[in-house]
Amino acid sequence: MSMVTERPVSTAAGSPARANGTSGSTAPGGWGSVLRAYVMLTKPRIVEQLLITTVPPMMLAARGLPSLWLIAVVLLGGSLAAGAASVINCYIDRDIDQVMRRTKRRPLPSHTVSPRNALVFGLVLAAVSTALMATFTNWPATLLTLGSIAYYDLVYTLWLKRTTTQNTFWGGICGATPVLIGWVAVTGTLSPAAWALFAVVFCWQMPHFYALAIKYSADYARANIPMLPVVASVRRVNTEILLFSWLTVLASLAAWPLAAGVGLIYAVPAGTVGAIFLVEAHLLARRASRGEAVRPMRLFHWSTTYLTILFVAAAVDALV
Ligand code: HEM
Ligand SMILES: CC(C)=CCC/C(C)=C/CC/C(C)=C/COP(=O)(O)OP(=O)(O)O
Repeated sequence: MSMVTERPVSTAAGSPARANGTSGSTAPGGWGSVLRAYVMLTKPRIVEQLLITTVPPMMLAARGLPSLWLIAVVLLGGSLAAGAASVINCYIDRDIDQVMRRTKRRPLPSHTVSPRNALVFGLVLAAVSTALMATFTNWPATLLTLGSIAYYDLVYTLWLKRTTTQNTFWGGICGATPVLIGWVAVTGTLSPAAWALFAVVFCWQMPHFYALAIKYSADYARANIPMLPVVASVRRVNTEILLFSWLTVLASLAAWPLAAGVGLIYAVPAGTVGAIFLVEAHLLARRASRGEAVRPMRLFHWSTTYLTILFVAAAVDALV
C-alpha cells in the first residue's frame, strides 16, 4: 500500500476548524438526555461488536467455558476500555465530526457535552478499565488493553486518520486486538488460532469500512480526511475490498484446524457466511467497476452480521 495520496482530497471547505472548545456542558433535555449523550460518546454499537469478538476467543482458549468471573471482568473491562477509546476519539475528532453530516449530531458537535467533560470522562473510563484488567486478569491482557486505547487514540485518530490513505489498514490493528485480549486473559499466551482470529477481524475491517466510506465519501472529502474511497480510483478500492474479503474468509477457515477441538459447528457456518460475504463483496466491486449505481451499505450491514455469526459459531463449537 502506498503512503502517498493518489488523487488530492477535495478542499472545498478547507481544513476543519478546531473551533468547538467553548461549548456549554448542560443538555437542554435534562439528566436523561445528558446520560444518553455520555453513552453515545462511547459508540455503544462498536463496543458491543468488539465484545462479540472478545468472548468467543476466551471459550476457544479455555476449550469450553472459562470461569464466569473472568468472563464478567473481561466483559466489563473490555466495554469500559473500548468505550474510553471511543470517547477520547470523539474528543480528538470533534473538529472533523462537526463538518461531516454523518457525525454532526454527535454529543460534541451538537454541544450536548463539553469537550473538557468528554475528555475527563474518557480518561476516567480508561483508568477504571486498566485498573480492573490489572487487578483481575493478567499483565499481557492489561498491557494489550491499555496499548489498544493509546494506539486507537494517538496513532490512528490523532495521526494516521488525518494523514494517509493507509489509515484503515493500520487502524485495523487496534480493532482486532480484543480477540487477543480475550484469548490471553484466559491462557496468558497467544496461540496460532488466536492469531488466525485476529487476522479475521483485521482483514474484515477493510471491506467493513470501505463500504461505508464509499457511501460517505463526500463527507470525508469535506472534512479533508484521506479515506481510500475519497482519494483512490474505483479500481484500487475494488481491489482492496476483494483482497481483504478473501483474506478474511481464508483466515476464518484457517482457524478451523488451528483451534484445538473446533469442528463442523464452526466450519459449516464459517463457510456459509463467508461465501455470502464474498458474493456481496464481488457484487459491490462489479457494479462499481461498471459505473453502475452501487449500494455499499448492503456490504457494510452484512459485514457486522457476518462477524457476529462467525464468532457465535466459534463460541457454540467450543461449548459443545
Ligand atoms: C479500521 C477499522 C474500522 C473503521 C475505520 C470503522 C469505521 C466505522 C464507522 C465510520 C462506522 C459508522 C459509525 C456511525 O454510525 O457513526 C462504523 C460502524 C460500526 N462498526 Fe466499524 N470500523 C472499524 C472497525 C470496527 C471493528 C473492529 C468493529 C467490531 C469488531 C466494528 C464494528 C462496527 C459496528 C457494529 C458498527 C455499527 C454498525 C451499524 O450501526 O449497523 N468496526 N465503523
Ligand atoms: C480494546 C480496545 C480498547 C479497543 C479500542 C479499539 C476500537 C474502539 C476500535 C474501533 C476501530 C476503528 C478504527 C473505528 C473507526 O473510528 P473512526 O474515528 O474512523 O470512526 P468515526 O468516523 O465514526 O468517528
